Amino acid sequence: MVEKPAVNPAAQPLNLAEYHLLAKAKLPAMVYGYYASGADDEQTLRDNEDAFRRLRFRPRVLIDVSRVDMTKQVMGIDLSFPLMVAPTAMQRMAHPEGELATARAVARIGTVMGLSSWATTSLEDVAAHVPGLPKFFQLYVYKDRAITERLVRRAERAGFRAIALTVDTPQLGRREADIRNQFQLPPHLSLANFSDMKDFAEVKGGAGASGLASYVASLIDASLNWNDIAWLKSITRLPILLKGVVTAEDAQRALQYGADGIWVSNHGARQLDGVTATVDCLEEVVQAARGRIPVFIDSGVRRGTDVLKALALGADAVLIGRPIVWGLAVDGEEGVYRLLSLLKDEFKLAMQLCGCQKVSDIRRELVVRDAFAPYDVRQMLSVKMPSKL
Ligand SMILES: Cc1cc2nc3c(=O)[nH]c(=O)nc-3n(C[C@H](O)[C@H](O)[C@H](O)COP(=O)(O)O)c2cc1C
Ligand SMILES: CC(C)CC(=O)C(=O)O
Repeated sequence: MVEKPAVNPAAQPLNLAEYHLLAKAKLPAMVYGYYASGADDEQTLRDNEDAFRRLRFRPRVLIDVSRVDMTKQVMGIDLSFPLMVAPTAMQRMAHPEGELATARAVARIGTVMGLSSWATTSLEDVAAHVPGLPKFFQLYVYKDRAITERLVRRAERAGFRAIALTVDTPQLGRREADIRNQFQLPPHLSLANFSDMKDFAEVKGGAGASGLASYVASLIDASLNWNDIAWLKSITRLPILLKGVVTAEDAQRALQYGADGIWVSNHGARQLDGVTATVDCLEEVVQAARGRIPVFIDSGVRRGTDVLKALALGADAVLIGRPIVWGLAVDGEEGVYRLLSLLKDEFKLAMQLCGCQKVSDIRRELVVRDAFAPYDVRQMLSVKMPSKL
């Protein structure tokens, strides 16, 4: 493998990997460890990115790509390109303006921001400071359902466009960096959606444990199950997206229980280590969803070419998590904006080089899994091809 050249801190980063390196150099070890790490041996963390690399393009040529339309509509929302921002908790640890800086950058680029239940800026403040921003509210279901219901109603009142119910976190994955660092939320910060409830707003570490793991174990409802979708639908008119579905079986259930969208995610490899890379299970979910509801994907998207690959496999849009906190750490709003612009430019170039004039030109036959390419191609095109390619 070719080593990446050392980053010159005076120059603008050229790609997301360079943002990551610069952010690592700036952030305190406890904060970096929390943002960067995956669960256990981080097998899935590596696999999420590797799985994108294993896919190869079959570009088409001699197509006029002097003009390219990257826009995409999802759930009635216009995106300037098919990439949205996944919720990442506690963004003020990366930059003093935290979620507000992200929100401004996301509004400028023209896409959707996911806001975590565990944001360090309240959902009302994000809505008030960046009024035009389309946003999804990520929901963790608390054992205390009255508290959960209040959050959902507040999000609806504040103009959020969907509830993204996280379904892969009955307990927190075992993140060794957080245990080693006895992670706690720095005392000048709080989980701002709970500012009137001290026990819910603080994350305290210590005694050789991650404060996050104990917070989840004591307050988050591990009994959450399919019947709760009906409960959630009874308290809000907002569309419900299920964040963390990775199998066809659960995609079928999502349809059956009335979910409005499926978000293929392994939580950026922070929950179950050893779970399939998301781009490897995307197609089975897409097939099970049968075009009835949108399918989104996150975990491991780092290049414009990754966005193209995910769309070719049937995703309606992709999301990124960690890169946003790297952008924030490097340069606040500007960092996030520039990082999103890089991805947008990369995506445009990838479309041009693949002969796609518009997003609907991105079709299944654009990608192959390299090891099985001849077989895949025959199947996809349903034509007879010589057995030796
Ligand atoms: C630092 C960090 C905080 C996160 N916080 C949340 C959260 O509060 N709620 C949630 O559903 N997912 C959370 N996620 C998962 C992301 O929404 C997303 O699924 C994941 O980061 C995508 O993978 P990527 O980081 O490889 O892009 C978090 C991820 C990271 C890295
Ligand atoms: C549950 C919280 C620790 C936030 C979260 O989802 C994450 O860190 O991955």
